Amino acid sequence: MTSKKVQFGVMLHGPGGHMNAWRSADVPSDASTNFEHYLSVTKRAEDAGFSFVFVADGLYINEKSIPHFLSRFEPLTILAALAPMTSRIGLVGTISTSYSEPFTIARQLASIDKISGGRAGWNVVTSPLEGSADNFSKDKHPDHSLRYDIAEEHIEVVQGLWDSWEDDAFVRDAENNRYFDKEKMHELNYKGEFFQVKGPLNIDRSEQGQPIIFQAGASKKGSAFAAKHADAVFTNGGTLEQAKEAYKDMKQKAVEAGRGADEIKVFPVLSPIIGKSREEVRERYEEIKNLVTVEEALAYLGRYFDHHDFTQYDLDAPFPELGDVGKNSFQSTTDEIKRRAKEENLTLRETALQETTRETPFMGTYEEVAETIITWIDEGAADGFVLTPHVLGELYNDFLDEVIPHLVEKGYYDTSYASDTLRGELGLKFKENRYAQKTRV
Ligand SMILES: Cc1cc2nc3c(=O)[nH]c(=O)nc-3n(C[C@H](O)[C@H](O)[C@H](O)COP(=O)(O)O)c2cc1C
Repeated sequence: MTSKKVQFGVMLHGPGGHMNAWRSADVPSDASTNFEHYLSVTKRAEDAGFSFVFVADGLYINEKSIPHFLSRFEPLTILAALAPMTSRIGLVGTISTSYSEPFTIARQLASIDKISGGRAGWNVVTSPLEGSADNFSKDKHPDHSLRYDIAEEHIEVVQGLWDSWEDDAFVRDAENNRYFDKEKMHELNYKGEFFQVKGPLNIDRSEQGQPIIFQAGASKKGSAFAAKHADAVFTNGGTLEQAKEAYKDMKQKAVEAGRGADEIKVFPVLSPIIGKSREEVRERYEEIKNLVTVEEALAYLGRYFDHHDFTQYDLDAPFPELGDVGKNSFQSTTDEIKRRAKEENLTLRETALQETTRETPFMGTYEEVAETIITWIDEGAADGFVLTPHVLGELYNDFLDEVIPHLVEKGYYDTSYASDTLRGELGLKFKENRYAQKTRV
């Protein structure tokens, strides 16, 4: 078990989580394709004992996309590049089950897992944007529910392939000319509605058995999927009360799915706005907020609703009635935006601007934010956080230099690593090979 009471990952998001982070003076404006920047953010996280870096992704862009999404690294490629440059930190990448072949994904992730000595993770997403279909020679983007049905089979195949070889299958006995033990090689022979895959996979397992599974969907189907398959979930967080509710719900669903509550870790997003004093915090918040124009904020909001055109509405009228718009895209996120706008009586302008730079509970002096983190851990709202600074420059450095030491002092954080593998670091068990387990029974 890891000795950290709170675990951190950092979102490797080019210049940062804010849509216009690239305009900030403290990051290179080409950060999303700047390897030195990725490496420096990762190295700092590793020095601080962070459990993992997390690379998000999307498969469709247009002129209204977030600027730094227009040219960014493919997740597994950047993780493969970071693997030999690091030695302890986990490497988690986003890959879509709607637009990939399980055999290819199983192979790529297993390769990163072996190159890194058991530090790989997969953030399983189903791709919210309809335009993705046009980039993958498909007539139609599968709808929200169908996407999760496909994901269900996809992950079964990938995890099945990952067990193709028992851990001691490769004997490589040169003297007797025996490379492997045939009894320990397993074909999958999967025949589903969407995938038919024979196997075996042409790479064996790593020090952690299998890469860990992350998931970020929060709709009914999304959270049921996570409860069944995920080792860790990435959530939107919200208020302390909302996070506690989501945490309890996820653990309960995991138990209902026949797993232990501890087998699934919950990581809300944490976008800190911090400073020495409350005045500095306010100033920094205003600075970040002013990185966008209202037109840009409308485009940002629109992306969640599959690039819905919000310029057609009156900016200062109440947030428009949208019916089902958004349901087939980022469903849980758009449901939440609609709910909040209604509940707080927000105009379209207010909603759009808030979305780009939301005020969160993690806004305050260094000490205040460290105390908020402690409260979230103590009250059962999180097992850890995916740190997603609006800008991966000063704000990030200040978090590491000022907030982390406070957590260490309070006994909530340890900058050393508990294990060489990502599973071990997260307090998760080695993933036994399904066939080896059967042999032992
Ligand atoms: C915190 C968070 C991070 C996400 N990151 C990604 C991402 O990097 N790429 C992606 O395609 N979808 C991402 N998603 C979208 C989800 O994977 C999912 O497709 C979407 O939310 C719709 O599913 P849902 O309605 O079940 O939530 C993210 C969602 C959340 C809540």
